[in-house]
Amino acid sequence: MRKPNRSAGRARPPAPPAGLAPRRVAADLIEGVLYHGRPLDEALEAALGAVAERDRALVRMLAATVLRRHGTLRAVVGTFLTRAPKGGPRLDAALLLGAAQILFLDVPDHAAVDLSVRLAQADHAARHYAGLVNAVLRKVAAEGQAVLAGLTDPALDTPDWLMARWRAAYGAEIAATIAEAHRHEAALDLTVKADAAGWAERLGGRSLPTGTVRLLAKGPVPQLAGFAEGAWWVQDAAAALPARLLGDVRGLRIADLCAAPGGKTLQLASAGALVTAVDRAESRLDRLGQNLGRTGLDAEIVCADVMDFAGGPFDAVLLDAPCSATGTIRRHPDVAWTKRPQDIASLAELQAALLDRAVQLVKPGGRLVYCTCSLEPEEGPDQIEALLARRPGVTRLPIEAAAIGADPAWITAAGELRTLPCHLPDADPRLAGLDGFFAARLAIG
Ligand SMILES: C[S@@+](CC[C@H](N)C(=O)[O-])C[C@H]1O[C@@H](n2cnc3c(N)ncnc32)[C@H](O)[C@@H]1O
Repeated sequence: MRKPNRSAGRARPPAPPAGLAPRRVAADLIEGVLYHGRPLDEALEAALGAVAERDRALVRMLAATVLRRHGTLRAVVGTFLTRAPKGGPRLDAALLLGAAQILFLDVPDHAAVDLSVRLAQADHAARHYAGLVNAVLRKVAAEGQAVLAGLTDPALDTPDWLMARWRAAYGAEIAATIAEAHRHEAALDLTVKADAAGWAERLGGRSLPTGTVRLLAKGPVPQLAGFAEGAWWVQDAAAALPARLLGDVRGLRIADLCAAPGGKTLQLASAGALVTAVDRAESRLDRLGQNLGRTGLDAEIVCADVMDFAGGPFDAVLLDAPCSATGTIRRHPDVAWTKRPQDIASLAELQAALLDRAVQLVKPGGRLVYCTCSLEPEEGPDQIEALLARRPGVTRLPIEAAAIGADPAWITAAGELRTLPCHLPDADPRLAGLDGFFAARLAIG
């Protein structure tokens, strides 16, 4: 019998367990968000080369769960630490990731503990704490659920400065329900070209009063019926409302400003408008082009800064301005940890400039819809108040809930759209909620 071939008598190190590679990438993403303010999806995109196709959804789910329940996980782990260990970001990520898998994900406790110990062992600063990771996570496995049961305040998973802002804007009770809504991953929302009820049935989802089809995401989106033939595109139910505020757009020339990746362009083109989609990000416009190609819809694509864009004038303009995106935390839990208070002031300045430019691009007698996916008043109603004050020719055209299938509670006293993550409640939290969107409709004199 031949002996196994061992070069120079050295045994090969055992292969790492299968689940380690995705945990390593997830730990990198968590550190990127928490220590470097790097957006999760941007980092995930950059890391795709290091992640096997089959592991991509797992990596995102691991990182997103840690970020969604960051405060809670830190509190549970902290219960079993006598003092903060100095093992650096990798130790932190290994502990949070291990606790997230034990408490919130369908991973056997022993695997979660072992993989986090290995993550720590592979890092120069964290490896001295591998024994501590093992001990703490074993305690989380044994006693963590009991600790969790006592941590009922949803504000725990929201940075204090954001919680304070939402309490000031919406009151303590609504702020708490917003924070609670952020603890759940959002459903998959689709905007369909036609036949929402039919697609809801075919996809095993439900048709919302606004026309969106909502389902629980199972598996990769491109594998769902209707994707390849371009019958629908992914778009949060609230994100689908601003374009509909323009009413019947057949044959109208419309500029969609800050358009990429194109959810609203697709809606307007599908409704028969002649759309010019403007965005300054080339890579995002590539995605817009792909989305048009897949859905067989048409629009003119212009890669330009809106401030320099000289087209028009247009019958109508839709401005989906860049914003803090605090309305999208259910889908992008990293936003809560990457944004800073000062971002809101600088974004508000940019939004005001973009709004002024948008007004100039509308024909006299035309309409302008302004929207942001932010919960912050400075990026929503305050922008409109300031615009109306500085431009006497601009007036507000109040929104009627019934015209867009909205709940009247989503329309403010001023006639603006204000959706919140806690809107559209459901007994199953996985099917509840809306992105937090603000939209106003204006007439340009
Ligand atoms: C909220 S996203 C737009 C989402 C898009 N409307 C949709 O429905 O799919 C904001 C976009 O604004 C773009 N943007 C930011 N500042 C811009 C500017 N000054 N000129 C043009 N585009 C800009 C960004 O590249 C980004 O694609």
